[in-house]
This record gives sequence, C-alpha cells and structure tokens, in this order.
Amino acid sequence: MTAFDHRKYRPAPAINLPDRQWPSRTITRAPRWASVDLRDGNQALLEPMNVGQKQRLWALLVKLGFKEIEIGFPSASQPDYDFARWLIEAKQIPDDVTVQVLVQAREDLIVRTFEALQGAKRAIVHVYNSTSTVQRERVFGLDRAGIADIARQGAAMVKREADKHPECEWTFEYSAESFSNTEMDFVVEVCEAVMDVWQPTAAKPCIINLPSTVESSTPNVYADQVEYFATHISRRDALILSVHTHNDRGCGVAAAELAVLAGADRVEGTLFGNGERTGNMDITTMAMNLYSQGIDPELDLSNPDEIIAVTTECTGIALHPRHPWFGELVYTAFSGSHQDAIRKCLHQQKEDEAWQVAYLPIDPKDLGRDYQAVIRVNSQSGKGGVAFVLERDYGLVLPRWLQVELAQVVQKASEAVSGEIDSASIHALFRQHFVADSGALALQGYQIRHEGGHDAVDATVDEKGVSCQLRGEGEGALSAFINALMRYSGRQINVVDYSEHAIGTGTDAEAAAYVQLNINGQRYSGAAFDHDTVSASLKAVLSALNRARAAGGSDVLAA
Ligand SMILES: CC(=O)SCCNC(=O)CCNC(=O)[C@H](O)C(C)(C)COP(=O)(O)OP(=O)(O)OC[C@H]1O[C@@H](n2cnc3c(N)ncnc32)[C@H](O)[C@@H]1OP(=O)(O)O
Ligand SMILES: CC(C)C(=O)C(=O)O
Repeated sequence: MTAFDHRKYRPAPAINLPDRQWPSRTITRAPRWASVDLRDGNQALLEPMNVGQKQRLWALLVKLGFKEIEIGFPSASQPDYDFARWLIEAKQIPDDVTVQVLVQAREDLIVRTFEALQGAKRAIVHVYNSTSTVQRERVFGLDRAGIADIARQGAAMVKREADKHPECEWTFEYSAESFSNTEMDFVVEVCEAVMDVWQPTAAKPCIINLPSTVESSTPNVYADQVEYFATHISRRDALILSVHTHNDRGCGVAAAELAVLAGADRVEGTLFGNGERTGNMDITTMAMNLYSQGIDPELDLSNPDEIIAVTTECTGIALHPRHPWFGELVYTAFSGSHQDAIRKCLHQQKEDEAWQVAYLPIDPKDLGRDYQAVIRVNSQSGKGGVAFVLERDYGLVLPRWLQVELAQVVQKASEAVSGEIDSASIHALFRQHFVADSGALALQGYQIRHEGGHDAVDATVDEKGVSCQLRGEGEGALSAFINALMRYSGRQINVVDYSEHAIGTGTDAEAAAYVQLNINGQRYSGAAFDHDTVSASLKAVLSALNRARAAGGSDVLAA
C-alpha cells in the first residue's frame, strides 16, 4: 500500500430496512433541543473553559431559550464540579431549565456526580458506555454481555444514588456511545437492559441517546439506524429518543435532521458546532434551517452578533466567514448575476408576502444584518451590483445604459486593485467619469424663452476658461440647448436617451439627470445634479460632451 491508499478502509455497513418510513416524512416542528456546549464542546477545546467563561456561555444559552443544558462532567474536573455548585448555590437555574451532567458508568464517578448536584431541584443524569464493535474488542476487551453489564450496572448505580435524594426531580439519560458503529440488535439489547433497571413510564420517561460519536456513514444510514431503533425498542412511549451527531464527514446537521424524520424527539448539539474533531452537530444551523422553512425553531437566534461574541470569547474559536446563516459573508453577493437578481427581487418584495428573493434564503434583517452587506463589488460584479450600491448609498437611480458603462469602469478599477471596490470609490468613479463638474466644459448661465410654441435658449458655456455664447431653439430646453451646441460646434448631436429623478424630498431635493448623446455617430453618456431640473439636464449634456472631448482629445466648441 502507498501512504494514501483507500484500500485501508471499509464502507460502513448499511441497514436492511426495506419499509423505512423516514424518507417520506417532513419536519413540521422543532425537536427538543439540548445544548452540550458546556460539556462536549468544552472537552474539545485546547483550553477548556474556566468557571467565568462557563458562566457567560450558560447565560447566553439560557437567553437563547435552551431548556436542557448539559453543564459538564463534574466528576472529571474541578471547574466542572465548581460550576455545577455555583449554578445550584447561587440559584442560577431558571425554573423552566434543567441541567444535565455526563458521567461514565463507574461507581466513584457516579457518586461524585450526585454530590455535585446536591440541592438541585431538577437534573438529568447522563450515563454512557461504548457499545461499538471496535470499542468492545479493542478498548474494553469485553464481549457483548460484558458491555451490557457495564451499562446495566451504571444504570443501577445512577438509580441508587438518585433514590437517596427524592427531593430532586431526576431524569435518567443513557447513551450507547458509538451507537452508529454498533450492531443494531445489540444496541436495542443494551438499552432494554438499561430500561429494565430504570423502569421508565410514559409519565416518567427516560432519555435514550443515540450518538454518532464518530460520523462514519452517509446520513441516510444513520436515519435508518435511528428508525430501526425506534421501531424495535419496547416501551417506545416511555423513552425520549435523543440523537447526538458529530460532523466528521460534514453531515452532522443532515444526520440530525434525517434522524428527526426517523423518529428522534430530541437533538443534542452545540452553538456553531464546536466539539470534538470536526465538531458536534450545529444547533444554530439546524434551528435556522427550520426557521427558513417557516417553522418556529423555539430558540431566539435574532442577535447573532451577541452569540458570535460570547462563543468566540468562551471557545477561542472564530466563526468562519461562510458559516451557514451566521458567517460574515453569507448574505453578501459579489457576482454580477446574483447582484442583479437580488436587486430586482428586493425591489418587488412586499412587506406582507412570503419571502421570495433569489440568492437570499432568508431576509438578512431577521438576523440584524442590513442590506449594506448584501451586495459588494469586485471584478466579478456586473452592472446590478454597481447600480444597487449607488442607489442604496447615494439615492442615484442610474438608467440601464449608464449602469452598463459605469460597470465597465468599476470592473477595470477593481481589476487594478485586485479586490473589492467600496461604495465611496464607486461613487467617486461615477463622478469622475460621467459628471461634468470637473470637466473642461462648464455651464455658466442660460436663459430660456418660450417663443411661438418653441423654446429658445441663450447659454454661456466655458470651455477651458474660454467663454462661448450659444443660441438655439427646440421643443423644450434640452433640445434647444442641443440645437445651440450643434450650431456652434458644427457637430451632429442627437439625444439617444434621457432620464431624471429627484434625490431626496422636500425643499432640499436635488435633481439628477442622465443623458446619452450620439455625437457624430459615437455614443457618450453624462450625468449631472442641480437643484433645478433644467440646469441638471443641460449640465448632463455637457458631461456627455466632456466624455466625447476626453475620448477624441479635441475641443468641442472651440474646435
Ligand atoms: C464520546 C464522548 O465524548 S464521551 C465523554 C468523554 N469525555 C471525557 O472523557 C472528558 C472527561 N474525562 C476525564 O477527565 C477522565 O476520563 C475521567 C476523569 C472521567 C476518568 O479518568 P481516568 O479514570 O483516569 O481514566 P480514563 O478516562 O482513561 O478511563 C479509562 C478507564 O475507564 C473505562 N471506561 C471508559 N469509559 C467508560 C464508561 N463510559 N463506563 C465505564 N468505564 C469506562 C475504560 O475501560 C478504562 O478502564 P481501565 O482503566 O480498566 O482500562
Ligand atoms: C457521551 C456521548 C453522548 C458523546 O458525547 C458522543 O458519543 O459523542
């Protein structure tokens, strides 16, 4: 074998479940969430959280609406023990929140765990042992019966300790760790053994948790395993079926979603998927997936900045900019066709209708993101993005032909800097190339008279400081001015297109005018602004002439 040799590996065995039901089901409500950030997330950190960090993350989890929170492994470490004590002694656990703690099926650890929980009103004690073939054979050196015994004894010890403290409302949870790498008939056998000890009922159920401790198959196989379990375990009504997926193959969320279809009631996971190796199942992603389907996720994720700040501070792990739903770049379109589609859809989206915006699966405003971030311009962007930015930030509604021309200018500038062009730079490029105020031709003054059904204009235009007196007639001020320019310069000038709009409202409103001229067979565009619409239109004409002048390199009027 060479170093990189796939023959070293075997495919995960599939489950024979010909009448599987999960593929034809849909998710219609949020599962019961259990956060394991403070335990599974914590145990995977380079530097596990101290009590202060745990306190901050706890406060966030409660604020987001988690009702079941695994707070640690109190028998394993002093900070976890101290944190449990602080929660209880400082009365930090809201009435509707239940703390959960993890422990191995080992007597000394179980005893210490119950010590840590003294005085709690309600708690979930979560005991586990590994059931998979490889763990049986290579870690524990036990056969099936030996592994089942560990589970049975662990369950009995948990029950014994709980019985000493009837003042607390206990819930028992058992995890067949490495469930997804265990033979299904054996998992059912072990869980039956645990339930024989606990004697759960529909009124007082236990939690049976089915982890894909290491994700090693496609999510459909995991869903088959969960459905197998759900349909082969006795007393299904006396247990809450919980799943706990990891993300080794990048499908932690998908596996949990399919598991819910397959009958899971409860999902364990962490914020942004922090956890062992490639992480736990990401609750924020799964909850937002539900939200985007019109389902209440039963978690308040409306303030991502706070969630990101607290989790980053507590885990030391930064959020990837493309993290689903919450990454800095996920509501940003750089490419031209996406920008164009977003701009058109946003224009048509009505307040009271269902969200229908291409490339934006949810309204970024729901997560406190504004449309500022939606469209950013680089060399991959087209006219849509450029137009969007100018309209959003400067109130300029460019006609299509001008969008096309400006986009070419912006693209060149972006290529030159090999990167993003911000809104102010786009605006500056627009002014520099299409607006006359710094050009060679400038309107000094004009007068318009209505004569015999026509307009006559007398205008003073400077070209490079040389003043020229122009006179012309036409239908309206614009065509009279064009007529004057043609007479003076001897050039053939036609207006190909013209548009104008107000910027702002009230007495401060400015007029924007955009014109495209055909000058001796060549098209040139220009734009101008003025408090007076006629002035704006005449200046826009001079802007276009300035472009012609710059392109031809010769004077227009003095030529
Ligand atoms: C998939 C998961 O995430 S499971 C949770 C894993 N999380 C953690 O382990 C974090 C906290 N754990 C720890 O700090 C330590 O493991 C402790 C303090 C709990 C225990 O430490 P230690 O007793 O020193 O040893 P260690 O964890 O290596 O224990 C291994 C022993 O426990 C046994 N064991 C491991 N898991 C279990 C279990 N769930 N139930 C019963 N016995 C177990 C092993 O077979 C091994 O036995 P051996 O010593 O006879 O060979
Ligand atoms: C203890 C169990 C639930 C676990 O963390 C896992 O299997 O990943």
